[in-house]
Amino acid sequence: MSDRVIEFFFDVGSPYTYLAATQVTAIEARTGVRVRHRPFLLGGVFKATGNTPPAQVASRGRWMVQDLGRWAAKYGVPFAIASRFPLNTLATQRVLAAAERTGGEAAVRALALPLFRAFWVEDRDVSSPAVLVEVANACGLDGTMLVESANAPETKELLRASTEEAVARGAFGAPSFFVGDQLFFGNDRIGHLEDLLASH
Ligand SMILES: N[C@@H](CCC(=O)N[C@@H](CS)C(=O)NCC(=O)O)C(=O)O
Repeated sequence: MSDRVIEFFFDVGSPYTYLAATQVTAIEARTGVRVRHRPFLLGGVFKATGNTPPAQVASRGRWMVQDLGRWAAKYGVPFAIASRFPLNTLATQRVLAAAERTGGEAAVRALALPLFRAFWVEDRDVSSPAVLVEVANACGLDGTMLVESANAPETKELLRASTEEAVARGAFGAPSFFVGDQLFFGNDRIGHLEDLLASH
């Protein structure tokens, strides 16, 4: 593995970010560059930038359902529009920030895709403490401790700081990948990211 890094700012409530999250291992295998999972709060990004969720335009929302289905089929991954979408993911993202604070990137990585799957495949309420505890425990983490730590001031501050950092670096939505100061927005820009890594 190279000593370079791909930073992956993600929020479990974003369907395009779920698609991107299913590709992390393949991206690392193709590029030889490690992906660092960085939970942030997409709602905070929208608020800070004045951006809005794309599905607020009804016709775009209907098209997105088709587009997301096509990407899922292309990747060969299960996907269904979550019945609770759009979800307030503050509790979810704070649990991920708690995992980052207490267990480092390895803990975030262990928890991220199972939480995405719980929401975008199993249609579970990933903002519920009971579901968060169960999913984290199933990953071999201490779910009760993470849900408790989610409300610690240090955890709230970590999530706020990561969100502010992403916005300061130019993020306006999710998924947001960074290679150094270069932003790649969207699951559909993973190819551009890999082109950059191949050219340097
Ligand atoms: N074309 C992008 C779309 C990604 C997207 O729409 N992400 C939403 C959250 S699910 C977002 O943050 N949108 C902000 C925007 O489109 O400005 C992709 O294929 O991933």
